[in-house]
Amino acid sequence: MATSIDISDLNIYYGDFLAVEGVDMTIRARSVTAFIGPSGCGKSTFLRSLNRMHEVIPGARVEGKVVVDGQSLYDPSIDPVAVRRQIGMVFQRPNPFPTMSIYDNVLAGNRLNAKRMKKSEADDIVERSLRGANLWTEVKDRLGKPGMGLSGGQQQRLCIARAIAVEPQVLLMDEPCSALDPISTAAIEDLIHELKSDYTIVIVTHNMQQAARVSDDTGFFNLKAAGQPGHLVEFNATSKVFSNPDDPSTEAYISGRFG
Ligand SMILES: Nc1ncnc2c1ncn2[C@@H]1O[C@H](COP(=O)(O)OP(=O)(O)OP(=O)(O)O)[C@@H](O)[C@H]1O
Repeated sequence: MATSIDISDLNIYYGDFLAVEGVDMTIRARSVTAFIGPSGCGKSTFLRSLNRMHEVIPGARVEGKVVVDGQSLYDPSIDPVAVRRQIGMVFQRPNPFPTMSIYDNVLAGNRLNAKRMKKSEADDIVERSLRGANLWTEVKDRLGKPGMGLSGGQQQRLCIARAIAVEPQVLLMDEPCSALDPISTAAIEDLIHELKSDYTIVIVTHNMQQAARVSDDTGFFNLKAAGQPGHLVEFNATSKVFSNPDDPSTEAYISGRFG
């Protein structure tokens, strides 16, 4: 199910503004890839270009190629809605649907797909997804209660359950722990570790220790100068990036000398 992503010569624009320039990278299947770099260097923009979420902003566009499972995502024949189903996303702030129960939150994506489901099939998806997100035992006795009644960390795991309920190939996570306390953060990090046996995971994080803990590969993005586009400085195994990076600016960033 999981798949690699090949990105070549990708330029990402907001109108006339070139936000990210010339990215080449291969994201490996069944691995965790982290993007790090100073604020404004284009990590989130790049992440959103991987499931065609970038273009929902008026005037936003890309040049170059993103190939998933042999399919070029930006080919005119490709339906962006189908891409977003195949490549799910988890955001910085947990965003369960406030009026829906835990049960209905998990199924929200499946129901958008407009397939009618038997109750037993829906029950199975809810249990499998909540187990997959390490939330089942905490919520199994209150599935009919509102998702908003959960703690922040539980809400984020509910959002991960919702994302995996549609059986995507890739999970994109944009600073998924930045609104969480250390215990909830540890729970999400453990979960990321477990999920990578089934999914290709890409995570943006400001937390260097988190990148070092959870990822197999790390991409360091930077700006050449203020107002210049962001670019990928270095993409390597995480162990190398954090012990013996190729580029002096990577070393400076991870040792806290800028950013
Ligand atoms: N909706 C938008 N319209 C125009 N420009 C935008 C938009 N969103 C982001 N940008 C610009 O694109 C550049 C990259 O922003 P992006 O949010 O991707 O960086 P980032 O590395 O994720 O930053 P942070 O770490 O602060 O979240 C910045 O110059 C930003 O101002």
